[in-house]
Amino acid sequence: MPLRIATRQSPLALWQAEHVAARLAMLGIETVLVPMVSSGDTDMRPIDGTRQVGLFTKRIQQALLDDEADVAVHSLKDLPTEVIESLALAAVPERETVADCLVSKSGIAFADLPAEARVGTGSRRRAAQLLSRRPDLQIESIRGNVQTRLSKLDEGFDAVVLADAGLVRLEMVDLPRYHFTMDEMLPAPGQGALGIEVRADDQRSFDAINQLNHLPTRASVTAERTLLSRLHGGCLAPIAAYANVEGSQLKMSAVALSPDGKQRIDESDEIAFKDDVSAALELASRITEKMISLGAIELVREK
Ligand SMILES: NCc1[nH]cc(CCC(=O)O)c1CC(=O)O
Repeated sequence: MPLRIATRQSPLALWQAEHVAARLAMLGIETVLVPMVSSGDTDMRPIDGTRQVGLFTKRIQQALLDDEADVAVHSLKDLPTEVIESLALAAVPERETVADCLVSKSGIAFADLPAEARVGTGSRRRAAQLLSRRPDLQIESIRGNVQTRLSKLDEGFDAVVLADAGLVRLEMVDLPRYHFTMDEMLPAPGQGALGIEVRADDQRSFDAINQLNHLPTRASVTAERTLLSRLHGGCLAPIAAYANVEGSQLKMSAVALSPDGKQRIDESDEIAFKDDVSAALELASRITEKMISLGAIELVREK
């Protein structure tokens, strides 16, 4: 019996599911894709506090719970941090590209955007960070898949902000784009990584998928997601974090912002890393406690 991989039908989701299928094929594991329709793909209202987290991930999780499929492939940043007892995160494969990009007709750098430039993003996390560094910018909410968001460049926008990972996966690397530095824009927790779930009682699928797990990436995203959940963030809050393993150290930088970007709390720290996730939990706790003592929970809750 081939492993059944549930996937949404957006080009990005299909790429990710096919990528996992190809990696499993190299390990001699047969798969079949099971396409699903998700409300996140058809709902074009702006993402704001009135919409639920987990929009993109619930439908394929349900497919696992209903035994319509064995494996769910998510963009990890879309996967809520709340644990579902009957599912297990069997693998986080190696993360290749994590930054956000400023996409424009000319590839202009963030620092060179003209005064009051119009920049499109649907994300409060990105909007708050843009405004924090450049209060003059006109941030306008945009929604839809990558292609839809790029079409805004023909409608008077100077630039739009997108995850580099999505552009690379969709082979849109010829687009003029500027990679934000981590000081200009920290990514969403889990950005650029995949998260692959199986049913918690399905040992066969777990063992197959777990071969794709990459420990340094797993530790990094565990630190990022632990911080997000302790700050009661949810995937829509203006909280950003980036962790990575450099040599023997696990390092993380994080920021919490007021939605208007006028206030921000930045913290970074590092810890010795020995191929497990306990260091990640410790690092996340340290940074989170500092940020909470500085008022981060109240800050991100502001409307
Ligand atoms: N929220 C939508 C979404 N979910 C995952 C990606 C890109 C891939 C990734 O960041 O892992 C995107 C598009 C974007 O943010 O530009």
